[in-house]
Amino acid sequence: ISTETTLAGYHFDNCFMNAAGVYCYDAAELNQVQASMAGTFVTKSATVMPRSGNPEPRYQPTRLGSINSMGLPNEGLPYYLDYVSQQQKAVPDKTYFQSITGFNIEEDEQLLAQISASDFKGVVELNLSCPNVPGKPQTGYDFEMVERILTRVFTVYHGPLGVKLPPYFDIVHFDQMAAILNQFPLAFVNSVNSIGNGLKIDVATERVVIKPKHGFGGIGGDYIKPTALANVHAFYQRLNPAIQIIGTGGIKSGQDAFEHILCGASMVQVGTALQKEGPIIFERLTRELQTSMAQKGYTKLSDFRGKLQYLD
Ligand SMILES: O=C(O)c1[nH]c(=O)[nH]c(=O)c1Cl
Repeated sequence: ISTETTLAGYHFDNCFMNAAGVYCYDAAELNQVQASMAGTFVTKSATVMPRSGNPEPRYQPTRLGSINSMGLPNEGLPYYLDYVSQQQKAVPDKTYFQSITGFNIEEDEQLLAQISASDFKGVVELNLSCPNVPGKPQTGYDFEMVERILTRVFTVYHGPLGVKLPPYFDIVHFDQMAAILNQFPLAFVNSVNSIGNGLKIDVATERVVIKPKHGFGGIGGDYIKPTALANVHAFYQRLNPAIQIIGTGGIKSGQDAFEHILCGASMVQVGTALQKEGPIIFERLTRELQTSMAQKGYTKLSDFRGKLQYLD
């Protein structure tokens, strides 16, 4: 029973990987995902300049998931390009993901130019959905801006590239975003990023649990799985089949991954549960997914990918 997959024309021995932001800040963390059963890794979203991010505490696990307002802390794109370049030489038969995010179109172009000028041979994940930089709106909710960014991006960059989207909650928004995304030769769409600006409260102290933004932060974990599955399936139904789907959100078991793939995902990313359990989680997730598949007589992901049935 195989959990291998293909994305952007590349083969991956396993369909599981980390979600950007989790276990991918530096070489110490990335080495652990690289050494795990994950099929590959994606780096922390890189910006033009290194960033220290928001004041701590800025991440809190909760009983059902997590809340974070990291504020895009990262070592800057050159750091990650160097790391990936090393991994391309050390473990050449794997393809890696570089996440990037600019604060405007010019920065997006600058980041992509840096990637083009490097020996990077992997897949770019353009993050359009960071909810935690005060004053920076989530680009993914500004449809005209998304269209302008993608028009510029595909004019200047010609390697495999996908976008990380925020969750949408309105059928008309799925229609409108899909109409925009279908205009571009995207390798994939990754749904979903955290549900932005949630609030977790410590009732004993009557205080919020993270410092930035009066305690407002992106929500991950069990809370977001129904929304994640809906976004994966909505785009799977609407997008040109050449644009694959990466499913992210609420995956903490093999069954959760099965559900994302049934909704149409070709790759699944793990955030909150990876943060809690560490990269060893990929062994359990892979085993559990294989068990779910075996119980249903499936031997490969394409046996059931996108085959969610309706009641009509
Ligand atoms: O605060 C963050 O760094 C962050 N946190 C998230 O939950 N999603 C993102 O895309 C980013 Cl960039």
